[in-house]
Amino acid sequence: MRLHRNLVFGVVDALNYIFNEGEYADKVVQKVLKYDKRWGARDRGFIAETTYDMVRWKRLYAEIAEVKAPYSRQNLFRMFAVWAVLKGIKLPDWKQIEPTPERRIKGRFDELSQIRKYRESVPDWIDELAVKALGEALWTKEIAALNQQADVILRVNTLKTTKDSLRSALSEAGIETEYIRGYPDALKLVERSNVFITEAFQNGWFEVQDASSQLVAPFLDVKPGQRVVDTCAGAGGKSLHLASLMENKGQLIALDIYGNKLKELKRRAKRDGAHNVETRHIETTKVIKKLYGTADRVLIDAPCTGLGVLKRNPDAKWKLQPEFLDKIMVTQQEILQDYSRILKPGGKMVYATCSILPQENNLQVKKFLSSEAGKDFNLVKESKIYASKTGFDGFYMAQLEKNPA
Ligand SMILES: C[S@@+](CC[C@H](N)C(=O)[O-])C[C@H]1O[C@@H](n2cnc3c(N)ncnc32)[C@H](O)[C@@H]1O
Repeated sequence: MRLHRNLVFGVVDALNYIFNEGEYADKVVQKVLKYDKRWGARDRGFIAETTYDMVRWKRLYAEIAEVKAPYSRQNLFRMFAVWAVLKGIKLPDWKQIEPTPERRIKGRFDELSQIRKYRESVPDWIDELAVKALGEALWTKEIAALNQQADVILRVNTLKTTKDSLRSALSEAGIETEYIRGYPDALKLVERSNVFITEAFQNGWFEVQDASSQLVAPFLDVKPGQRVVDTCAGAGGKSLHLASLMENKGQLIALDIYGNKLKELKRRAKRDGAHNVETRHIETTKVIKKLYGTADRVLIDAPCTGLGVLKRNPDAKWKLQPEFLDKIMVTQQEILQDYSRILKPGGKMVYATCSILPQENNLQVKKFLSSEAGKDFNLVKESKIYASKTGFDGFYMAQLEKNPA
């Protein structure tokens, strides 16, 4: 592979925004990709994937390059040189790239690869916390799996089409997909590609949604005609899935504390032909109180650390702080205590997170069940989904049932 100067400069710019200015990787990549309209799909792919790769392996590369934050441009080029050498790419003869002894880079790599926190590029505090929470063996496997780039998975929108029709339409557009056993609505892209520009996407025939995330809506056991409340709906990944499982019959109320996310949900629902979705912005506690005792099904897709989705969001390793975990655990319990009251007697509720930490997952459910608010609830089933077992995101979900009146 030959390195192109403009593209490498784009990556270094992106890393500067992400590492030094605290900006979010996805937003930064979008911004840098706008630099040059002439860049083609392969150029764009290089910038996006190299930037994400370097975010993912930041600690390891910085350690090998012997540079410390905040990183000067020269330091970022040194880290880039480490990336290139480890990928087996010949370093170009540019003034920004210092003569780098490849043998030294490879030697440092072998040495540091003996130590998990360097090999897997993870902050000390997360490594220590996860060993305590999951045990050495599981965490070692899990972080290695979470450091692999995520596959692109689609969820067929059964309100508009079937999996086979979608597969043929995409194939005609030059995009090959395969089925994944155990995930009835999922198609996996054989090769990465920009699916958002396809006619099938514009027609609302699919959404991009990780395979593990696709297990959450079916776990709620919704039936057409029910009244379902998705309490932390965000931009609606799971709401749209629920709507399709409900076959557009009944009522789906999607809540969130952020109005802009709900706006996006509305836009997606329109494209998907999901007509039974109503959004309600939680501006005051009244919005929740009005719903007490009214729903057959409640989904709590709780805000969390996102430690299960590092494949797609490696940036979280560096942005996450211990104080955030403490704060989010309080929020998760408050949400469980309050939003569980939306359920009717005899109804079912799912509590889910995209985290793999027990303190955000089963321990929250246990605390809820032993509290006054949880005394009428039973745990029906739970599922701890690990990236190391499935190859997809890490997730947790618990189905709870409220005793009949
Ligand atoms: C894991 S995300 C939801 C993702 C979404 N369900 C999906 O499938 O695309 C958690 C959501 O909870 C929202 N949130 C945070 N605190 C909340 C609260 N107290 N009540 C309701 N929603 C909240 C966040 O804005 C965020 O959209």
